[in-house]
Amino acid sequence: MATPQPTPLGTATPCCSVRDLVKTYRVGRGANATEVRANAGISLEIRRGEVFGLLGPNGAGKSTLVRQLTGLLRPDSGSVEILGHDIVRHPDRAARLLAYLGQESTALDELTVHLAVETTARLRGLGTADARQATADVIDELALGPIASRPLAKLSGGQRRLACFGAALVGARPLLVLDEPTTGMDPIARRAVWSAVDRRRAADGTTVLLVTHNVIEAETVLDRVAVVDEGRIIACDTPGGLKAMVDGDVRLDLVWREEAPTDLPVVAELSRRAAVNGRRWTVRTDPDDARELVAQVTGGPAFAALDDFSLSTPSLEDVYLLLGGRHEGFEK
Ligand SMILES: Nc1ncnc2c1ncn2[C@@H]1O[C@H](COP(=O)(O)OP(=O)(O)OP(=O)(O)O)[C@@H](O)[C@H]1O
Repeated sequence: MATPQPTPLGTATPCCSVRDLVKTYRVGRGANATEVRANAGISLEIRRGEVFGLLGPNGAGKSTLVRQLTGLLRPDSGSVEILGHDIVRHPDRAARLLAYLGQESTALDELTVHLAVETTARLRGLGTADARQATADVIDELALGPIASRPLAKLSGGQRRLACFGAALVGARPLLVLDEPTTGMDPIARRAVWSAVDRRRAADGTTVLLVTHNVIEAETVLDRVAVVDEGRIIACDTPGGLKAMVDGDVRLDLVWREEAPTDLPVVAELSRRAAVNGRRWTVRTDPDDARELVAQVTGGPAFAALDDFSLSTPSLEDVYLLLGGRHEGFEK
């Protein structure tokens, strides 16, 4: 199965181009049916060879977007072009242009890690000997050897995710679409994932589309990031470019032991300014004001109710909050 020949493209042609994508789910039946507009007109371009991220809270519409890019879900309207191919009209071509690691990968569950990777290689058109070699290489590269003969269903969440990532890598595709690939992984496995991505980028110019909740990961691995909220892209730039929007500010995080003592005037005043996420309160402000707030909170009776506090430079999460996004659903 050969990769389809894309139409001739200039080097400036994007790897992936999305225009005005709209997707509405219908939930329920009859008079009780409701509609959820998961993508409300999304346009973006992913350049060749870049690591492009989609960052946003739960339910923002990221997975819906990538499932349309991968040809698994048909948009209501709009276009998706990958390396010159119209994926809305020809969804069957997506499998030969991209490798997709979805959030749930149950299809391979009954197979051992070794067989899952080798079967994927065969399905992607590699001959027996090549598939065997590609499998051995990926198992070695991701240090999957000790679990290679175990069924995926019997592995821990992180081990399983790494094995599925390994399967996504075989039979190299020009675009890798990874939906939260490192969820549940320990730091060693995470590093193995990013090293493997880097190697493919350097060797083959592989383009990567990454869905993530993890702002630290987003800041370290992405070339550009689109911030998604309620089915729309509310900003798109390099992580540095986005963070420049909140330059000069610092963030103060306060974590209360239990309920915040809002009967204290200083805490009551803070509650009006803070983004509240459970016991964690976040205030973004200028450095002088932040110092003053720290002095007030730590110098009075509120201190006894504090579990932890920190002052830091802003992250992509602060950009997101500045842009009006909701607070829940980010990992740090
Ligand atoms: N199959 C479906 N049927 C109905 N509604 C759906 C379906 N899949 C997703 N949705 C809804 O569409 C919206 C976008 O969901 P989506 O899974 O794309 O978000 P997401 O940004 O990937 O979220 P998460 O970070 O939690 O994975 C949500 O409101 C969700 O409840």
